[in-house]
Amino acid sequence: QIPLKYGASREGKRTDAAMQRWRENRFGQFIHFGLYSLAGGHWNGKYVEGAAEWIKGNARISDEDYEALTRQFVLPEFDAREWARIAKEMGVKYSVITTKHHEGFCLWPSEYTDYDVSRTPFGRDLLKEYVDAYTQEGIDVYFYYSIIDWNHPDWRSRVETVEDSLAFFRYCDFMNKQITELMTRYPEVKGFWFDGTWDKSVVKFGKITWDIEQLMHRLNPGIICGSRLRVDEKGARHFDTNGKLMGDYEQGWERSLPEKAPQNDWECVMTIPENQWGYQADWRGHIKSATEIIEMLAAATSMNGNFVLNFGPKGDGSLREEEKQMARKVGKWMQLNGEAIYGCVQAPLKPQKWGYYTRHRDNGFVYMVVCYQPVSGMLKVVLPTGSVIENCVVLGKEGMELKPEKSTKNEFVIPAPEVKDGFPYVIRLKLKEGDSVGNYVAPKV
Ligand SMILES: Cc1ccc([C@@H]2N[C@@H](C)[C@@H](O)[C@H]2O)cc1
Repeated sequence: QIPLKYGASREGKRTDAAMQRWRENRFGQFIHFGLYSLAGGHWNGKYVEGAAEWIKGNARISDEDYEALTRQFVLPEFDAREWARIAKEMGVKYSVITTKHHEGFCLWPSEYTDYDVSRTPFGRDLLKEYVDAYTQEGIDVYFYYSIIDWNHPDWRSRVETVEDSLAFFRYCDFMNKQITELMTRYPEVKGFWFDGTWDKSVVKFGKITWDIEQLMHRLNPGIICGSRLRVDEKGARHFDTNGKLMGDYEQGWERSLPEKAPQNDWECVMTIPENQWGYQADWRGHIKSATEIIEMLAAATSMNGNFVLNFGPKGDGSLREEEKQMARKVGKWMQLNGEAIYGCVQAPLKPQKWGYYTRHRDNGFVYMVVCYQPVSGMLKVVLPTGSVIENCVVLGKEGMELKPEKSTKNEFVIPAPEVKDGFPYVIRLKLKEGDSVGNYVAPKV
């Protein structure tokens, strides 16, 4: 352990109510919306390779031509209440919106730049409308904020000269003012999702990220912030030089899931296409189905993690058809099976090949989210010795009780129900272990 001044400011999982709520939410939505949404991954009528929200660099667009997009920012179809209604229908409990992506354009009328909605024909405080609409639907709001800012004259990706450092520290002052502005104008915000902390300038001056963390906690002690913000004074990111997680959860799971449950709280953010966050009119490659998304959500829950699905609204402010379809299908599944996700954690049972176990924090049930139907038609369940399956039903088909058969001293097989709708199904187990029924706490396996 080497002494650090700007390493992890806290150790171990947070136990306060705000963080507990973040955990119980489990399922979230990401919204990537900005000037890049107007381009839709195309420039001069041509498809542009790469992530659509990076089109400025990918298509080598000049500052002047890119800035002209502000004049097209009209959003005739924008209705935050429609976005919120669809998020509610999908069953998300929180939503993260790009208040400012790397392009530097702000979705709120900032006092510290005019590169924001107030300079567009749309002209309204989009962020306020989003916060109000989602809060109305009971969905917690979180703000994505990019440290990288391609528009701001003082942003530096590296600091090599005195002039660079003067500019960079002016930029840090600008950032602190914007973060303060976001937390005071929109006090409903539950947390921040920082991005763009990999450049040499931030890695060299890790203390600026410590300062941001301190600033946020002074303004709202319950604020939640992932590990991607943080760099310690030795340049270590996410985990400080002593290997301690910085921030409240592991924020490194971008378009990927861990193989096994991390020790810390963690969150995966996922795109529907292979790698498009901002609106790309022409999705190419594999487009994930609702079934695949549900599998990932169940996998994340089974490993004590959160899962956030990205939407990239169109340049007119509407949501694309594929995303509305996704919301409908996933939402229908969540209506029936959400009790296996919301408020659930890893079940301390031996993982099986048919899918994922989850355990509800309070109701004592164990859930089997069956994603991979066995050809044998038999679902294997291994329980701690002496356990008894007292009740075993399929969610949505509670009347149809399944009959587990004991196959060895602590192994059961459950005849798999015939389910042909192309979605995972959930079996709810009520386990009796020795003398405690219901709030079953399996011993460590
Ligand atoms: C290499 C890389 C840089 C930035 C990103 C940003 N993080 C995601 C959450 C999106 O905002 C993407 O633009 C992704 C990959």
